Amino acid sequence: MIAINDIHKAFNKGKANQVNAVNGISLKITDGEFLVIVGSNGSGKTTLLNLVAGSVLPDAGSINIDNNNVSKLADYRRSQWIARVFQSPMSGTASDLSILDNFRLAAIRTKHKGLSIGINDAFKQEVKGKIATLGMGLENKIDQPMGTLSGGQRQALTLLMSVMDSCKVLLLDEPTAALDPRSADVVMRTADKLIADFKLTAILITHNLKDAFNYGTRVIQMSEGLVLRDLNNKQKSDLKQNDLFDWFA
Ligand SMILES: Nc1ncnc2c1ncn2[C@@H]1O[C@H](COP(=O)(O)OP(=O)(O)OP(=O)(O)O)[C@@H](O)[C@H]1O
Repeated sequence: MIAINDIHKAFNKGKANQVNAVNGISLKITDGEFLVIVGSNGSGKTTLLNLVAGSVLPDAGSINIDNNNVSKLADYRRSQWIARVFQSPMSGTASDLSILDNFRLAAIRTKHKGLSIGINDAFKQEVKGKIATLGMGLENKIDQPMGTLSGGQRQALTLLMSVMDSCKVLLLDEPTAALDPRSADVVMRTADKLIADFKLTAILITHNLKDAFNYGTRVIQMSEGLVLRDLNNKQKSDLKQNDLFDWFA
């Protein structure tokens, strides 16, 4: 459970150009929930995600993850709970290293779910098996440098690496924004499958209203640093796709 309690974050505090990016938000995100956040540019979505991740610290309010008050913890100290995938496929992996070596690094960095650490053939076979579940044929390219892959392939592998961590929470900040529609589709389906398989609690920020409609078990709309709408799974499944577009009319 992620419990966000009356969280506030302002930038340029006390100056003429002060922005109240997050303006008193309270949310409880239960285990296994897949929350989608939509909202206009500048409505505070990324700041809220940064507050959960710890890359931005709040001015007031608190954030608890599994009853641990993490409000003042830096992001690297929250990584035991949280994995994050960014917009750019270039983030999170080393371009010059092979796919296999990227998995080795990831396995050394943290304790991976269902993946032993090693340089032997058994490790290689394990990685191949995990990658095969993506259905992209990348298991035959594990000696290829990461930098030679397409953005979509790379983003799918980044997702896989991050969720194999011991994390319980996956933060997705517009993970498909830089991808063509077909790759974006593969990455979203991969994310959805991995969230279900690893029973993760997930938060997705997206400007793609089709994705907001198709994925997730709850959707919120942010506006001016506040939550304007908050729909549970039942209310979300009763939505028609056009309803989401109408929110922005
Ligand atoms: N580091 C910062 N310094 C100053 N202002 C900031 C900073 N980060 C965010 N802001 C401001 O806070 C407000 C909310 O920004 P945020 O990035 O959270 O919005 P967003 O909803 O994610 O927008 P977008 O959809 O464009 O990514 C904006 O007005 C933004 O300019």
